[in-house]
Amino acid sequence: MIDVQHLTKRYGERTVVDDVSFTVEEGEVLGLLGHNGAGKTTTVECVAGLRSPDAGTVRVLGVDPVARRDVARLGIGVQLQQSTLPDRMRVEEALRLFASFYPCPVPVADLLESLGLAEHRAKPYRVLSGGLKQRLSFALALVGAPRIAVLDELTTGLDPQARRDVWQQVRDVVRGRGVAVLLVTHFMEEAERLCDRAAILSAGRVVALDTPAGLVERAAGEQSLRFSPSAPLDPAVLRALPEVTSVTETAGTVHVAGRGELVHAVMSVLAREGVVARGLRIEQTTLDDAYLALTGGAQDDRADDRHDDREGVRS
Ligand SMILES: Nc1ncnc2c1ncn2[C@@H]1O[C@H](COP(=O)(O)OP(=O)(O)OP(=O)(O)O)[C@@H](O)[C@H]1O
Repeated sequence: MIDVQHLTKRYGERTVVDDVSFTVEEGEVLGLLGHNGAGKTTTVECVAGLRSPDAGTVRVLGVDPVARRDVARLGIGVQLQQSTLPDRMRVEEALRLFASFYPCPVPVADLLESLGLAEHRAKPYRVLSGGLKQRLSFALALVGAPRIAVLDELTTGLDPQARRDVWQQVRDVVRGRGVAVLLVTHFMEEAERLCDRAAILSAGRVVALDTPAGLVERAAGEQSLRFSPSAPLDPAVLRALPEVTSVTETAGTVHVAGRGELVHAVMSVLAREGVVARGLRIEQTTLDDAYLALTGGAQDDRADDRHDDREGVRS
């Protein structure tokens, strides 16, 4: 459904998307993760046909979305970060207007119902809460019954419950209609719960692309244990284990980091030494840790130097 190969995009001298490749299949949700300024929005704008690549190729539904605006416009539902509507336009009115642009739109009444907008149908845009605006912009992205949905920070600004509701709606759309979703997110939990695979972008490059579990595993390697030994313990006996990479002790708590069968190895030594591990905690690597490890914790937007010379980007 989406095939991006060696995509490169420059603004002036600066390369902000650098040799990026990925694909998204029917019924798949691919996440794009990365720090501010990593190049996520520029990438999805190229996929949506709103920007032309400087190098590489983008194919959606088998065609170049810039050259074939007609295919891209009908086949891709786009929800961009900064979309807005006229203040006085009402929810249902906006949906009916957008539906009129497409040959086979989703029935507006169904969308209002399934996205929980029915009771807000008569409200003008200006009085909608942030959550309702997000839901409406998601509905507008779907009204044309697209085969691909490009969603840029769909749940930013939503409270935890509203975020979960929107996740469920994305799942329903993916399951129900086999839509391919390209999702930009800053939320690791969102990536973990919603994405089949996620690409981590750093300074315009894909530094990892895998399932959320695969990303964790790849960065992980390291696990750690914390406990208070019931009797004095010589850290050297733990350091001698091949699984252990470091042993530190703070205020009576021992922290052991390492790889492989770390828990088993440490527990065997403790048993041999006759020491009980009180208050034992085993810390698993999370997607957050993986993200920081894979991006080196760096910030991409070193300077706040975004010039607003966007090429007529529409939402
Ligand atoms: N029209 C533009 N002209 C010049 N530079 C731009 C333009 N649009 C974006 N940039 C710069 O390109 C880099 C990548 O921006 P982009 O919006 O793609 O990143 P992002 O990963 O989506 O960031 P965020 O998470 O903050 O939305 C940033 O440094 C940004 O300042």
